[in-house]
This record gives sequence, structure tokens and C-alpha cells, in this order.
Amino acid sequence: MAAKLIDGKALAQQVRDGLAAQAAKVLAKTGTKPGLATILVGDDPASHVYVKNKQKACELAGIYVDDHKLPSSTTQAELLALIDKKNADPKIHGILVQLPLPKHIDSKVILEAVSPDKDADGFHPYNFGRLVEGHPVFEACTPKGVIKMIESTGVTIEGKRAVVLGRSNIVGKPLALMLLQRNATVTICHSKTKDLAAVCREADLLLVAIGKAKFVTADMVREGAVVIDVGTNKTSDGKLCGDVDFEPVSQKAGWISPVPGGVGPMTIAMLLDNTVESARRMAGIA
Ligand SMILES: Nc1nc(=O)c2c([nH]1)NC[C@@H]1CN(c3ccc(C(=O)N[C@@H](CCC(=O)O)C(=O)O)cc3)C=[N+]21
Ligand SMILES: [Mg+2]
Repeated sequence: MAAKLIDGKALAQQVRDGLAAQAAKVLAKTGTKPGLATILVGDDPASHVYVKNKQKACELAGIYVDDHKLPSSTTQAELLALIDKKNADPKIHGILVQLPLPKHIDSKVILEAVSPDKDADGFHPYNFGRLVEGHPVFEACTPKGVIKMIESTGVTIEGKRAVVLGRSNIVGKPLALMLLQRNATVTICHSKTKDLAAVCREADLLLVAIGKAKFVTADMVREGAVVIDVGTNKTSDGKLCGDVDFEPVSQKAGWISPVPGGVGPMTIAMLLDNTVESARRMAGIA
């Protein structure tokens, strides 16, 4: 393989080690740890695994976890009441409402109920708007992790052609804005884009969050490009598979991130990062 590997797992561990030191400072100054409330509604097995992984990472970094598991019969009003309680709780600096929520609950209403000051996922329209105007406060975890992964390569973002595949509110759109903020020339592609392969071939930075297994093939990649794979597809045998056809693309790219072991662990690290940053902000620690 020609490309160098962007090891998200190792990078996430570095980030988490740094956060443990910062969390200790918060504890020393305020007498309380940074705190994350995790709210999980229903019994989706994958969601339970994700939340457990997030909680374990928090505990290892010295972040207090306030765990809430609610039955799928929980009403929207009950969930809103819990969020209000966490918004007002001084021990809590970040609130994670795990998605997806059951069908009878309106996620948009729920995400807007989380105080923008505790929005560790960066999903509240206030925080999204702050990013749009170029003064971000809480930034969404997955795109924030992707930026750190690009930075870890030493490849400069400024002036480069960045192509983002996918325009979701939680990955593609915020990622494009974060790249723009760093003076990349940004193109967002999606299912209606014409000549997609040709647009991708122009990319110095190719960021892929389209949700289709092995969608990006070697002919779509510029020689030496940085390729980051946000995909989390499940193959028929239950294995995790990215949006990038890893083997052939790694012959052509300069840098490439794997799945698993790429963006996923960084998403978790950034949730912790946002929680600790929030605690520092509230404690007035520079
Ligand atoms: N409010 C909310 N915030 C989220 O950030 C959020 C969410 N809801 N709902 C679900 C998605 C998914 N997500 C992942 C995080 C880490 C890995 C991860 O660490 N994956 C590992 C391996 C996992 C495996 O092997 O199955 C990896 O890629 O190496 C994956 C997926 C966060 N999400
Ligand atoms: Mg997140």
C-alpha cells in the first residue's frame, strides 16, 4: 500500500490522555469532575453498545457519567422533563441524547431542548448557526474528529481543494463549514451531483460520508490525496465496512483512514473533548 494510514484509534487515545489531564485540572479547581449525562431511549442493541463505549471512555478520562436508560414507551414530555433537569444540574456539563430516538418522539424538538451551553454533540441549531457564522462554540463530534485527523497528517488545509461527499446535518454540512473556516476551497457532493467521479478526482482532501459501502473507488481518487472514510455500513456477514474501497484506494491515496479504527474512535474522543471544554468554560479555566 502506498498511502500512509491515519490511525484514528491511536489518535483518539492521544486525545483522551490529554483530556484526562485537563479533567484533573477541572476537578482540582472546582471540586467536581466534568460531567456528561447520557440519555438512551429504547432497546436498540447497537445504541446500547455505543453508549457503553462512550461511558467507558469518559470514566477512563476522569469524566463523571450520569447514566439514563429509558424504556421505548417513554413519552416526549417525559424525555423533555429529564432534559430540563439535566440543563439545570450544575454537575452536568454535557448532555448526550443518543440517536436514533423511537418514532413517536420528534428528535428535532428533543435536540432543541438541550441547552446550547451543554450541547456536547453540537447538534443544537444555535451551535450549528455559530459554526455557519464562523464563531463555533460546540462543534459536532464526527466532523470535528475528521478535522483533527486531517491535521494529524501535517497536510495543510488552507488553499486546498476539499470535496465532501454527503450533506447530512451531522456530518457533511458541518464538515464543509469547518473546512471553509480553515480556508479550503470546498465542494459538497450528493446523490444528484453530475460527474461525481471527476469532481472527486480534483480533491486534495476527499472526505466521504455518503453511507454506501465501498462507494469510492480508485478511479475517483487523485494521486496522493488525503482520504477520510466516515462510512459505517454493515456487510451481510455483520462486519463494519466504510464508504471507501480501501485496498485499491490505498494504492493511490497519500493518506487514508480505515474503518473500523478511523473516524469512529475519534467521534467518541470529541464527545469527551466537548464535555471537558464545556466544564473548563463554566469553571473559567483558560
Ligand atoms: N447523539 C448521538 N451522537 C452520536 O455521536 C451518535 C449517535 N447519537 N448515534 C449513533 C452514532 C454512531 N456513532 C458512533 C460512534 C463511535 C463509533 C466507533 O467507535 N466505531 C468503532 C468500532 C465499532 C464496531 O466495531 O462496531 C470504529 O469505527 O472503529 C461508531 C459510531 C455515534 N453516533
Ligand atoms: Mg457526536
